[in-house]
Amino acid sequence: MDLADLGRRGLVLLGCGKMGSAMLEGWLGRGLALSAVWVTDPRPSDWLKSLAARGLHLNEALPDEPAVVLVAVKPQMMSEALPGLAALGEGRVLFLTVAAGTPISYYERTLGAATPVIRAMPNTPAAVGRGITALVGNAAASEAQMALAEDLLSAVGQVVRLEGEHQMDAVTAVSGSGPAYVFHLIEALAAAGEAEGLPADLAMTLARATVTGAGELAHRAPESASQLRVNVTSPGGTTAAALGVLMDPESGLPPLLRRAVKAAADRGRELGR
Ligand SMILES: NC(=O)C1=CN([C@@H]2O[C@H](COP(=O)(O)OP(=O)(O)OC[C@H]3O[C@@H](n4cnc5c(N)ncnc54)[C@H](OP(=O)(O)O)[C@@H]3O)[C@@H](O)[C@H]2O)C=CC1
Ligand SMILES: O=C(O)[C@@H]1CCC=N1
Repeated sequence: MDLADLGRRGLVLLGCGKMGSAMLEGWLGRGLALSAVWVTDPRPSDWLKSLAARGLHLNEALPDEPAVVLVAVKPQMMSEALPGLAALGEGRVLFLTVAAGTPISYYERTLGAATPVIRAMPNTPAAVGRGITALVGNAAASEAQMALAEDLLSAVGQVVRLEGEHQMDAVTAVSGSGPAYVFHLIEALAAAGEAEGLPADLAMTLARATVTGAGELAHRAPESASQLRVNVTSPGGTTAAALGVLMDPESGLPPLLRRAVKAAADRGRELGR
């Protein structure tokens, strides 16, 4: 990541809760100076307060022309939080927003149509450099600004560019919300282990290590996810018995996830109205 421009002009975070903090943690880990970061958040966490004691600007007046404003408030708070930054619109300041649902047109209306806006959908594994972020920019966002956003976000994981904003609600439902589905898988697997007679702490240790280990294998191995599944499945064995339940086209995981992902995408569309 080229931190020079950010270091000179500053990075502003509007809202720094779970997602803003996950990204900030990743950037600080990659060498971004605390003195280059301005955070505006009405109830900052103890972590942010401890960073402020070491040089981060917390709820202070903002620089005149920061390189990037990262908008990480909830969509429901947007109309309260964003208008206060209208003075930074229509200029050289890039607005990078991670809010689910809120369309680019909303930022253009609030900040001015000539404001460079990039809408991004990251996820919380950004905190450990293993996020994935999808991006789409408006007409005012230059290729250099798209590249800057890509640089910034690739410091905390993979980055993909979207064909258009119409893909964003589906992306949100798959990778933005997706880590929660995986964490719930850990909970559900541990609960199932308990139901089979294991002590709770052992069941949780097994479930957590299994999901993270399988995730790491899927990350590193050249094989497809299907092949990795086949590699676990001895013919006529235990895995095949479980997959008979999980892969049932009527009652298994595919129709369940289809419903879950649709519910998330529908909610994204609703938040955008
Ligand atoms: N969490 C995730 O995994 C992901 C979240 N997102 C998006 O990121 C955004 C933030 O989500 P998340 O981090 O989960 O939510 P959080 O509630 O944890 O963070 C939002 C932060 O903004 C603060 N805030 C509220 N009002 C204002 C204001 N007027 N000015 C500045 N800050 C304000 C909140 O303070 P307070 O708590 O006191 O209200 C809070 O600290 C959302 O738009 C969400 O769609 C995108 C991808 C993944
Ligand atoms: O739950 C949400 O609305 C946000 C967007 C994606 C993940 N968290």
